[in-house]
Amino acid sequence: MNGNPRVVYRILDASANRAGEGLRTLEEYARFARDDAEMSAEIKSLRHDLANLMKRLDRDALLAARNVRSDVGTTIQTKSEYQRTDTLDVVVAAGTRVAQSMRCLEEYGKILDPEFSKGIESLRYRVYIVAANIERSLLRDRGTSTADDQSPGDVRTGPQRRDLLAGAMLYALVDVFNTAEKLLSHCDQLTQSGVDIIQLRDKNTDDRTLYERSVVLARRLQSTNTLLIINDRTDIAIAAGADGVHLGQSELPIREARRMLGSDRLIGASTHTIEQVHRAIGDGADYIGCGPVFPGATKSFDHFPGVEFLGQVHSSTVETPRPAFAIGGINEHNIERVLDAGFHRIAVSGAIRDAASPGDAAAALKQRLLDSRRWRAVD
Ligand SMILES: Cc1ncc(COP(=O)(O)OP(=O)(O)O)c(N)n1
Ligand SMILES: Cc1nc(C(=O)O)sc1CCOP(=O)(O)O
Ligand SMILES: [Mg+2]
Repeated sequence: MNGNPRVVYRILDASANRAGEGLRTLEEYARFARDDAEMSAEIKSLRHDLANLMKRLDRDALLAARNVRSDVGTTIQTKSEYQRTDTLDVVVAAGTRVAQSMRCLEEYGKILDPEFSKGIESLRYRVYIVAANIERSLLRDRGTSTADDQSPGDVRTGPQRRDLLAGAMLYALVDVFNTAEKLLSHCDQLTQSGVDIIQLRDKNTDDRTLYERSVVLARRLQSTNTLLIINDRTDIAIAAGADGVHLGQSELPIREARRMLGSDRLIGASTHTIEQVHRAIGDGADYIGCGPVFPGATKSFDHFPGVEFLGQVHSSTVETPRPAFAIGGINEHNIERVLDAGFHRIAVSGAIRDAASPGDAAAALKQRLLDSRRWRAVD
């Protein structure tokens, strides 16, 4: 490690203290102002998980680096710092402080211990969800929240969705299943196996069923780091509080969908030619699907752009990088050809759906992607 390790330890020590204090502030509110046992327990768990992660670092080095006397921050004061009109202000300030401190821990932690940093990243997403839930409950109490007329799954903010998208590698397309329980059980397996994005895609169901499944799945995924995308239907994505919509070349134009969705939700676009890639990015797609790569059981095609198309996309989007997911017949037997083309994100349906154990199949694909990313030093 280059540079002065003492500085890194000092920053990590201060950030950890700030995060812990902010979490305690949130916990006191959840416990004493809301009597909310579940929320209190989650925040307490966050504090303990943070403390456990900090044990990965050299405690002595952290303490030796602490130097409050010469901390210029103790004398820099802003007017608003000492102004809090009510508990909402206190909670919002605490939530912001915790999220910012987590980000510092995550970024500077990469210098000392990447695994520490990954652990902090997971905590950070949990903080976003807890802080949003607390703030929304307060706004509801004040009667100023639009939360009641907001979609049931509206918990994540635009930046949080884009954060999750940026790190997404494994994207699973699922159908609505015969019952909501079966869908949720299947998706629980996928989220626990590391699936980063779930797309609800079903060409054989009615709007009402697609909406109802979308609502329950949006709620279930709120407490995970998995995004929910609805295939084709911008209206249902909004109504159900999903994280976004996926649009093919024959669906609503991206710009029109953006007008309806706003900038806080994600739009994915299917692409089969390099021209479509550039147009989708130009139209503001947040990510693209690129395929079909290989023949598969889910959807039939007359033409397969194949891995050559992936190579074209990889080399032509260096200047305008957008998360790009290879799709079409991808499985454990041909994924290496996708990785060799420069892709490290895949979208699959059959490889997980038709597996004896969908969870195991998803976990194996995710591990291949992670291993490849490590070996190929993808940024
Ligand atoms: C991630 C992802 N990529 C491509 C597609 C295909 O979308 P589309 O071309 O609209 O075809 P249908 O899925 O609607 O049959 C996708 N759904 N997801
Ligand atoms: C829905 C879809 N769209 C594709 C495209 O290339 O746009 S390929 C595809 C099928 C994806 O399922 P499987 O992983 O089972 O092949
Ligand atoms: Mg479509």
